[in-house]
Amino acid sequence: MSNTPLIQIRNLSKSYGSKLVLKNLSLDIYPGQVIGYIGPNGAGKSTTVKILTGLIPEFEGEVLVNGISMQSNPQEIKKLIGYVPENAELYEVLTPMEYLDFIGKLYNMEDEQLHSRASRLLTAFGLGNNKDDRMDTFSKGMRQKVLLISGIIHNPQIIILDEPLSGLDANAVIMIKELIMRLSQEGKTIFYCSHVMDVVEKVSDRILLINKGEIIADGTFESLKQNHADTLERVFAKLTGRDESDNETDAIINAFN
Ligand SMILES: Nc1ncnc2c1ncn2[C@@H]1O[C@H](COP(=O)(O)OP(=O)(O)OP(=O)(O)O)[C@@H](O)[C@H]1O
Repeated sequence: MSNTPLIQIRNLSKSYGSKLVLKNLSLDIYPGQVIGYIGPNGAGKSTTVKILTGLIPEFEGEVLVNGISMQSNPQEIKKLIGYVPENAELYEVLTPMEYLDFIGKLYNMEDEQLHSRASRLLTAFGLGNNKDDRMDTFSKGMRQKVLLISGIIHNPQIIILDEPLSGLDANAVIMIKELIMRLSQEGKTIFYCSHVMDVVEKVSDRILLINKGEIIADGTFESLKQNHADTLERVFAKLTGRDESDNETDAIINAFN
């Protein structure tokens, strides 16, 4: 692993109106790392990701990707990144081939390479027989697979996945886990946001836990286990303040009485 960080985040803060949602974050991410980015609802994960992908241009602090400043040259950075958002709109009247053609052209891919790669990826994801069907007939998981393909089609150096397993069946989840590990072996840097703790535990070589806009844990799963609790779920609960004695479910059931 190289000693030069691929992504450098320095004193990053972000507010929406008067609400401060990222508080002075500083992070170095190295080439080939698989980062599992976890945290409670509303902690600031998607906001971080949207800043890293150039979707939120206004923030305080500095973000450098491959030495390029996000403030001054977001277009150059976007070429290096593949992003699979949490809630993306697919153009459902299109077929997967048409959609991937559209996405690949945004990345200036050449026709021949684009078509052959789109076709091979669709087949690898089990959608070979559906590649010319309109996506409005697709199940949630099939759409999610097309989205995943659209995030890697240009062979980016950095892959950012925001809850990529949503809607996928158990076989597809295994496939994505393996894919993340293979992509990392190929030298890709992966930034993976998820609430699915057992998957994060398995695929990440570094876990970042964000709570209320601050990174409160940063390390391998082994080191988090040693310092806090035996499963990532328990580490999460312990560090984000959910007490085992919390009785939310009682309160929910009592609300009916
Ligand atoms: N466009 C916006 N305008 C105002 N507030 C926002 C906006 N987007 C996010 N927020 C607020 O910023 C905070 C962080 O949101 P963010 O979406 O980054 O959280 P998250 O960690 O991704 O949560 P989840 O796990 O629920 O997806 C939340 O309090 C949210 O209400």
